[in-house]
Amino acid sequence: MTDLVAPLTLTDEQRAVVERPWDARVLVTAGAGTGKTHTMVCRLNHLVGHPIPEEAVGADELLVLSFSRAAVRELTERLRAHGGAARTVRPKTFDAWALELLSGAYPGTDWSSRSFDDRIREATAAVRKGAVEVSAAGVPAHIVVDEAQDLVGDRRDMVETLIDVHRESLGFTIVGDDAQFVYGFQIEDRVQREREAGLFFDWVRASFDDHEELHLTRGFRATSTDVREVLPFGDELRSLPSGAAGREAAESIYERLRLLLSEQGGFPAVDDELFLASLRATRDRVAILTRDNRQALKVSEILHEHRVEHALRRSAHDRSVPSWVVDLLGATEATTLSENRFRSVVASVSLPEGTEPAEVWRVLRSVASARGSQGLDLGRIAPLVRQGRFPEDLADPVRAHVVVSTVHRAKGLEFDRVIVLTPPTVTELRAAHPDVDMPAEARALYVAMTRPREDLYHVTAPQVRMLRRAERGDRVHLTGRKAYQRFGVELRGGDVDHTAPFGDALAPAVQTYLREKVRPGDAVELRRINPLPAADGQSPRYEIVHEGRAIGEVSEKFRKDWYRVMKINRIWNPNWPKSVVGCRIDSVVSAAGPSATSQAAGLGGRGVWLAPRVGGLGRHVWACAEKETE
Ligand SMILES: Nc1ncnc2c1ncn2[C@@H]1O[C@H](COP(=O)(O)OP(=O)(O)OP(=O)(O)O)[C@@H](O)[C@H]1O
Repeated sequence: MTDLVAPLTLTDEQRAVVERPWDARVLVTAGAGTGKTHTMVCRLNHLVGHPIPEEAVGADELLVLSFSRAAVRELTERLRAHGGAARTVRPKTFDAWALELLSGAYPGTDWSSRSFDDRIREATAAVRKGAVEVSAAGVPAHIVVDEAQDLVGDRRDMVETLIDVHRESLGFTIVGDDAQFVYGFQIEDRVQREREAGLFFDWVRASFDDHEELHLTRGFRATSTDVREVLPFGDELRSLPSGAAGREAAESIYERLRLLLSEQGGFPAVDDELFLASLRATRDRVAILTRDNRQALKVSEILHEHRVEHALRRSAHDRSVPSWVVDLLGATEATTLSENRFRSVVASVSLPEGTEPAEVWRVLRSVASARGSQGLDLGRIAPLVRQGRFPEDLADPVRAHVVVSTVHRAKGLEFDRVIVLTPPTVTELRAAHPDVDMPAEARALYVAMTRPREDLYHVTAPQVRMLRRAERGDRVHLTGRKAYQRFGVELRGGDVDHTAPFGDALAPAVQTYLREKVRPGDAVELRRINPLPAADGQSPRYEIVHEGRAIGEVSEKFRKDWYRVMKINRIWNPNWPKSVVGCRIDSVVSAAGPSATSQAAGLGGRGVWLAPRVGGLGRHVWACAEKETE
């Protein structure tokens, strides 16, 4: 991220946004790479650090919301890097904010078991009933909404309600780019989806006569002329007409973007030696961007086979808590820590590069302060982990040079070089999906091609015909020529049982092994413990085995999802493989439960322990005698 070292200079257009007073209602539309994130960092610094005290807003009076964890992370890192007055502002995803609000308003309810959409709807109802006024954070003075183009459906309703209920006292800065509206698929109904594009902006325009519209037009990201040629397509995408004319125009944009991409440097295949060698040697940040999760899984598998170190970006909802949380809680017996004591305790914990002790203190204090003192209440941390409320800005940063990601998961991010999987032609798209959403395809390609700072390449997409998505749930699995064949299954966050430490009496030894021996990218296998299904509608139980040693067990969620993949029809009796190979360690993370659970496992009473996270595309292995038969 060059931005981390570049001085924060502003264009006149950017300055106009930055210097609006805190009670202004500002709508900023801007193309990709025109400095929306950059401008937001400066705006927040300006609001918090305003030299006239009456014009300044406290960092805790700002509410900064964005759609994806990736965008929140990017914004957080830039705020911290520039060390301005707003470095303590903590941007949140819409989902994290909703959960925080609900947990404060209804502390007795277990919100972690409810779906994301459910929680958003409940949070909207809570906002209407005045939950924000009585929340610990209180009513914000100014709200910043990033990636506003993707604010649709229930999330749009929630933010509109929040702004509407507090309209008398609130300023806002809403930033977005209609050309990058790529999360429309959240709305299943096609007609409704088309209608949703731009609806939030229209609501703001109609609801606030005093709103101001500002634009950023100068592109900063792309340094090469070729990449700069992509930007004008944003204007075309922003002005797409609705209906058939819009679909036709999108088709033309898509084909021209394809052509432009094909004129950039290209590689014949992901397993091409030259391609692999350049990835292994790179010191820059490189992204391989895929259209969907199946391609991302396949590319990652090929890179692993050829020993190219890389990170596979997780889904927006896939959260995890870094392993150092277990070490921190295990490093002291104290329940409350003063800042000085915290500093000496944290010195014995190895924090990942880029995670500063002072930052950890500040963020943890903001969610787990000791009542009536300036200290940190360590007893409040395990419940936060358990309820999925551990602050996402303390998640481990992605440090790999090479990142494999779907376009959606890379939105809002930038890389030195970007390699896009060669997109299919319109004819090929139509052959594969007769009702293809052409505006969505064109916007996704535009987002992909506007991610690089320096170079843009293409590589032939690997074959994923045999990778299908389960009809119920969206679990990717490997099929064969015959519809009933099942050769493999996708593993992802939430597939390892985190409800108790693994290993019964051996749990302490497993913890040491996880800490010392298990690393991201290591191969693991799922090994069947017992041939009988664990319960109705579930697969049998499987252990996770790392270099011959069991380090965990699959979760109930995985067993249920896998059963749905394997249960081809009502009368079909699934045959369960002896093992599943080819999965990889994603990371070792902190898990939490009641303190009695960790106590019973001999791990102390903190209620936290280490657990692996597993990902990738697993392949079924049958013992000869039980080969899958009809
Ligand atoms: N005024 C400026 N001077 C120098 N560099 C700038 C300026 N504004 C933005 N940049 C740089 O341009 C790049 C793109 O900016 P930024 O990521 O903020 O754009 P964005 O509009 O948020 O992009 P996207 O729409 O793709 O998410 C960054 O590297 C940023 O540092």
